Amino acid sequence: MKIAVMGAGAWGTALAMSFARHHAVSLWARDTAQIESMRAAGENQRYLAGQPFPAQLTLQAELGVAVADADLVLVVTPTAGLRPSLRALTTLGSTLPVLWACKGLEADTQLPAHEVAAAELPATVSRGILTGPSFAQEVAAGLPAALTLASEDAGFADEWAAALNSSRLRIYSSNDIIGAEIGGAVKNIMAIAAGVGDGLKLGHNARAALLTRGLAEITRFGVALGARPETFNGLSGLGDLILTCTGDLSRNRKVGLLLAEGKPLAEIIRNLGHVAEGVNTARAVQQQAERLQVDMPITAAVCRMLFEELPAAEAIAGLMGRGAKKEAA
Ligand SMILES: NC(=O)c1ccc[n+]([C@@H]2O[C@H](COP(=O)([O-])OP(=O)(O)OC[C@H]3O[C@@H](n4cnc5c(N)ncnc54)[C@H](O)[C@@H]3O)[C@@H](O)[C@H]2O)c1
Ligand SMILES: O=P(O)(O)OC[C@H](O)CO
Repeated sequence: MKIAVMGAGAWGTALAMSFARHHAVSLWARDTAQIESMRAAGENQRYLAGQPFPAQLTLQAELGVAVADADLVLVVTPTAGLRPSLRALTTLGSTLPVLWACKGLEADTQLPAHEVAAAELPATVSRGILTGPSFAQEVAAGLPAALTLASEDAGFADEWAAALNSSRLRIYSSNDIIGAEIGGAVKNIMAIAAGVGDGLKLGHNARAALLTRGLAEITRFGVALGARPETFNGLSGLGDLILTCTGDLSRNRKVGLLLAEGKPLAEIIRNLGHVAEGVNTARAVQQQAERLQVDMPITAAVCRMLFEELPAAEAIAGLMGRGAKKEAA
C-alpha cells in the first residue's frame, strides 16, 4: 500500500513514521524549507524532536508527486487546514480515498470535518476519519495504541481498518462518523477544563467529576447532531477524553494549566508551538449548542475563561454553584 500524508506537524509525522513500518509512505509539508530541514536532520526537529525517521519514509515537497501513485491520502493538518488541503487534492484531479485525522469543528462554519469534506470532495471519493487516544510522541516511538477509523461507508471503514491495522497500532472500524468526530473534537474542550482544575489543585475527586460530566455533555451534543450514544463510550469518546484530560503530553490540557496560572490566552498560544484545537472548537461548539438548545455548562465556562478573561477560580465557582439536577440529564 502507498500512503500520502499531508501535513508534517507532530501527528502527521508520527502517523507517517508508524505506517512506514508496513507501507510505502510519502510525507508532504506545504513548507519546502521544512522538508529540507527534515531531510537534513533525519527527523522533524520543529514538531517531533528526538524521533529519528525510519529509512522507508519518503519526504516530498510536491503534493502532485506525493499523491501520484498513492492508494490513500491521509490529511493530518489542524482542522483549519482541512478545507484547503481537500481543495488542493480536488484541484489536482485526485480521486483517491481520503482519511483525515483532525479533531475540531471548523471555526467559521462550525461544521464537523465530514461536512467540510462533503462540500469539497467529489461525491465519488471514499472518505473517513482516523481518530482516538493517541499522543504523537508515543505513536512515533512505536508504543502500542488503538484508534477508530470511522466512515459513513461501513465497507470502506472495515477495508481500511484492516489494511492499516498493525501490532503497534490497532485499528477498530465504525460507521458512526459524526460520533467519532464529535468525541475527538469536544474532548479537547474538556481537556482545557481538566487542566484548569488540576492547575488550581482541585483534587482527584474534582477531576473524576469533570470527566464524567464532560462525557455526559459530549454525548448530549453528539446525539443532538445525530451520533449514536454508544460511540461516546469507545476509543474516540471516553478513550480520548481520559487520555487528553489526564496526560501531560496534551497541548489542550496545557492550555488549561496555564489559564489556571493566570496567563493570558494570546501568550499561551504564542508559546505553545503547536495547535490546541480546543480553543477554536470551544467557540464553535458553544455556537452550535445554542442553535441546538443543548446545555453545555463546561464548554460555556471554558469559553468565558478563554474569550472573556474570566478568572479560572470564578469559572469553577460558577460551575459548582449551580443547583442540583438529575444525573441522567
Ligand atoms: N499531536 C497529537 O498527538 C495528535 C494526535 C491525534 C490527533 N491530532 C490532531 O491532528 C491535527 C494536527 O495536529 P498536530 O499535532 O500535527 O499539530 P501541530 O501543531 O504539531 O502541526 C500542525 C502542522 O500542520 C501544518 N498545517 C497547518 N495548516 C496547513 C495547511 N493548510 N496545509 C498543510 N499543512 C498545514 C503546519 O504547518 C504544521 O506543520 C489536529 O487536529 C490535532 O488535534 C494530534
Ligand atoms: O495534545 P492534544 O491536546 O492536541 O491531544 C492530542 C490527541 O488528540 C490525543 O488523542
